[in-house]
Amino acid sequence: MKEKKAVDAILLLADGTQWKGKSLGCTGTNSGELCFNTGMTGYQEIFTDPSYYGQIVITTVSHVGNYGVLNQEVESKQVQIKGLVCKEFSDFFSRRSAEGSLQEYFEKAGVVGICEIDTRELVRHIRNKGAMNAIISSDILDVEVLKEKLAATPSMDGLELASQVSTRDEYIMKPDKVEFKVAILDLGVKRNIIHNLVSRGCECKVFPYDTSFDEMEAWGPDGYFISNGPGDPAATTQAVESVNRILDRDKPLFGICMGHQVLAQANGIATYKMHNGHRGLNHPVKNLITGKCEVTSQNHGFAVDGEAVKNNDQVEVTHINLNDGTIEGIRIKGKKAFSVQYHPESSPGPHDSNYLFDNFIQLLKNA
Ligand SMILES: NC(=O)CC[C@H](N)C(=O)O
Repeated sequence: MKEKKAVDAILLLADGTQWKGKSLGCTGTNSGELCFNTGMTGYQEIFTDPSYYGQIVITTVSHVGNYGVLNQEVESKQVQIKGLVCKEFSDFFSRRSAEGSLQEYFEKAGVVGICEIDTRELVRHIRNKGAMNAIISSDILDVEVLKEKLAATPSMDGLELASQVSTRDEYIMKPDKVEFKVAILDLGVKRNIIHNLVSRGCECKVFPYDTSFDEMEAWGPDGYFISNGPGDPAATTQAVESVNRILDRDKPLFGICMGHQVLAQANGIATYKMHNGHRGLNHPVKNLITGKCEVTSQNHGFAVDGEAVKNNDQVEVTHINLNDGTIEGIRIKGKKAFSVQYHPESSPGPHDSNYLFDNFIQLLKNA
């Protein structure tokens, strides 16, 4: 395998701090919101998750690239991140089934990365100061020029991004034996979510982010799924409108991540930008209905306002984060609608949260 020569690279944060390292992926300059993921594995799933669209990801796991890439381990058709920051980046991969190197994969996708960074120090920095924009460059080393480019990078606050990742055309995914029809509102849906529904007998029709309720309803679905997705949930106004109509008609509804935030908004609950978000594979969540803890996979930088939920008698909290009390799940009283802030399909461990998909199927059966 040919090895690309790493050159000097720089990471500049919006607070002015500079971090020096070596290039990886494309030689160039990219900017975006800087956030960290604490998962020990699953880098390709992270890089292709549309909810990370436009972001620069720091991995706390120190070795990245060492198991290469495999076409089936993707959450969408393309790489969604703008940049990667890590400690050790490897061109070489030692998994026999791998189809290529992460380096080549990033070169094709235009990802500009930086390695040999002290990611423990950098993550502590972000933890203390909060998420912020940053720029990585391996071709412009003049900090003044980078500062200007960084200043022109939009803030995640208020940013509408579903339109950038949603499907343009409707499409259908279905099992051999169809039991239910589910309309998916695609705000940046992950492949695994569709798979979870199809494997439970759902014919899924995936609709673009701005599809109206009437257009989806014309297909005659038994229920609705509101997907995950990038950007500020407060900017996804069309989705909130569609969810309102779904609630009016009391159709079964399940939302994940962005879908959770949209369901909250449709009930008058605001969302806010978190200090640095939850991104990793082992976030502890308490299920308030069963009293059990779940180990969950998360990726969100916004959350629903806990105080507003307390004062809203239509909305019942079903799941809370055990670390910081964030609302991680709700259901709507008297309706067939519920949502969670995390990604149940990939939760490992004894408290498998696939039951959430089963709960949705139950709602479809009873409707
Ligand atoms: N995974 C998601 O759907 C993320 C939702 C939203 N973009 C957030 O950052 O909170």
